[in-house]
Amino acid sequence: MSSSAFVQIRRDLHQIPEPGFGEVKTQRYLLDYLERLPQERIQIKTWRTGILVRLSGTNPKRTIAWRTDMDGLPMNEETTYPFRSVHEGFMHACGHDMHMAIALGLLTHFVQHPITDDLLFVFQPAEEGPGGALPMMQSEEFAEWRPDCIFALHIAPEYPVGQIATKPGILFANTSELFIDLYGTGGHAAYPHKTNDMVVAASHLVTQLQSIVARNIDPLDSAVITVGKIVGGTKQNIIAEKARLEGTIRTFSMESMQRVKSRIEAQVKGIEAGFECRAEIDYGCGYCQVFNEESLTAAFMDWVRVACPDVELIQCQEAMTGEDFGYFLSEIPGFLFWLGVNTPYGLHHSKIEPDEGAIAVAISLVSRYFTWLSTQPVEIDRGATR
Ligand SMILES: CC(=O)N[C@@H](CCC[C@H](N)C(=O)O)C(=O)O
Repeated sequence: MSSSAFVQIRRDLHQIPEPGFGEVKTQRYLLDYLERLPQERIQIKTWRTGILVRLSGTNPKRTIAWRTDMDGLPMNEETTYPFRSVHEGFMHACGHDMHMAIALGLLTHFVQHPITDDLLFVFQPAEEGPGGALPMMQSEEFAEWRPDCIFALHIAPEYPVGQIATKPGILFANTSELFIDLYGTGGHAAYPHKTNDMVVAASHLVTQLQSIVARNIDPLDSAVITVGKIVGGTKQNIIAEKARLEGTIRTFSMESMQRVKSRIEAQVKGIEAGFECRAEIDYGCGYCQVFNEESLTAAFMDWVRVACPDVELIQCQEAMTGEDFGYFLSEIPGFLFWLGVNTPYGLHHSKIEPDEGAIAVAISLVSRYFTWLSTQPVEIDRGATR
């Protein structure tokens, strides 16, 4: 199949973004495609809204896995595309449509050009939350086909098409969601002394939270606290009895994650005392860091430099993004790399339009890498993951 077929697949998937564990139409679309492929060497299993596809090799010594995520984000799309999302309030703004099209392109390539090793394609739901990687990895379905190594990519708006970036070791941060509910006493806008205004309390808290990164974390370490959503109040002349902050915490070390959480808890206690209100904190879902297995990543980087003159490899710095692919890497050697898609809008932006030329780049690069990897001796050190 030509790469334009996978561009069309990406566009089809772009139109039907769905929330984590709600990827019902996406799963159906993928299964329909998979069922149309020659079936001789394919086995397919579903797990919740995810899919596992095993392709048997010609003389397997190991199983090499490729993972894609599947879910969209709850946001309104503002691209110029004629194939915009038809699911109002949802958008593929993190490239998972591109990731899935690339995974199908790879799978199709290996159906047509078998290699010696077995391949496992992991279509994983709920990367944006609540996290599909950990429960999928712990499932019986995955255990039965557990791979020896696992790889993934993520689109990178800031790099041109033809460039990829990665590094051995830590690539993405530890994450924790953050939800804080504030409960006070509402009332008439003209009688503030008879109320505990949760809009004012929430505003103080959002501002105070910023001091944690500035004043409680070693400046040579890194941490992020982002409050991405505030909900509070019902009308402009009613003092709000409730407010809710929704955010996320990012750190490179688990010690810093604990430190940030304990400072948040102290500040929230202060808000309770200062505003005579009650607060509840919920940390939602948390992901472990993406730690690229060092020797496999270094060998991949050397291989790209020597064998792929068409691809420009950058050794990048770690980023504060999160990815539940980190759970796979905590047990199975592998790595993730950034794929350049050249767009001025960042991930999670309502106007992001990744350059679809990157789909062919990724299929070509990863298919050559897996073909080469399957010719290499099996010397994957399971103890080398963190
Ligand atoms: C690649 C990417 O953008 N991943 C998300 C993961 C979100 C995890 C969780 N829902 C959270 O917000 O903490 C990211 O925001 O980095």
